Amino acid sequence: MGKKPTSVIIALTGPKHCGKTETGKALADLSGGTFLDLDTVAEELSGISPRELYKKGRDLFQEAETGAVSEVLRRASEDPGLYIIAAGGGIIDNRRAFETLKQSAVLVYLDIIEETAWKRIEAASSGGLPAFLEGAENPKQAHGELHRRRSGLYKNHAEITLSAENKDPAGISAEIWDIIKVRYL
Ligand SMILES: Nc1ncnc2c1ncn2[C@@H]1O[C@H](COP(=O)(O)OP(=O)(O)O)[C@@H](O)[C@H]1O
Ligand SMILES: O=C(O)C1=C[C@@H](OP(=O)(O)O)[C@@H](O)[C@H](O)C1
Ligand SMILES: [Mg+2]
Repeated sequence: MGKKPTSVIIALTGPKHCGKTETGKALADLSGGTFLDLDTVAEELSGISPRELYKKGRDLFQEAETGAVSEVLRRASEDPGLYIIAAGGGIIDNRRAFETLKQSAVLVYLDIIEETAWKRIEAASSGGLPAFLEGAENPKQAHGELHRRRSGLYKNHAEITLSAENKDPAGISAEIWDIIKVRYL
């Protein structure tokens, strides 16, 4: 009897706006893998957008995020193949979700400097600041502290670290794919 095939799960991690979602889509196009964004899956499961969920309370958001990780792993187990997962920038602060993801996925950390992330947040700020910065006395400073702390943790946990600075998502995904092909497939 042959061994049951198992999925290869690649999870893109890093702080908000390092490009996890865009790079994940590009990597799925390049590799033929299935793309799943944890924020999208959390919204599918809860019926509420991550932003609205976060506004109702961080605990509620994290519960939905943990549910999304379980759901993604369930799908990957039922239908073996290559999966590209984009995590949310705050998953490192959701211990249960992060540990569960780490047990099953190859963690890739996309590294950008805080100034780049902040510029992207400002560029998108017509819809308001991200929920986790709303109410901060100095949002730029609060963002910088969060970005630096989370970046250090993501880097420590990742199997692959890549600079995502001054590169487009297609270029970053090509670099990731070159490593994945050799090491994990
Ligand atoms: N490599 C990149 N270069 C320039 N802009 C990018 C890049 N990746 C993402 N962006 C832009 O940054 C913003 C956040 O991207 P997104 O992929 O949603 O990041 P994340 O999922 O990490 O929060 C979007 O406006 C997106 O178009
Ligand atoms: O940094 C964070 O705390 C969050 C980042 C968001 O995802 P992206 O990093 O994909 O924007 C989303 O999960 C939620 O708003 C919380
Ligand atoms: Mg995203």
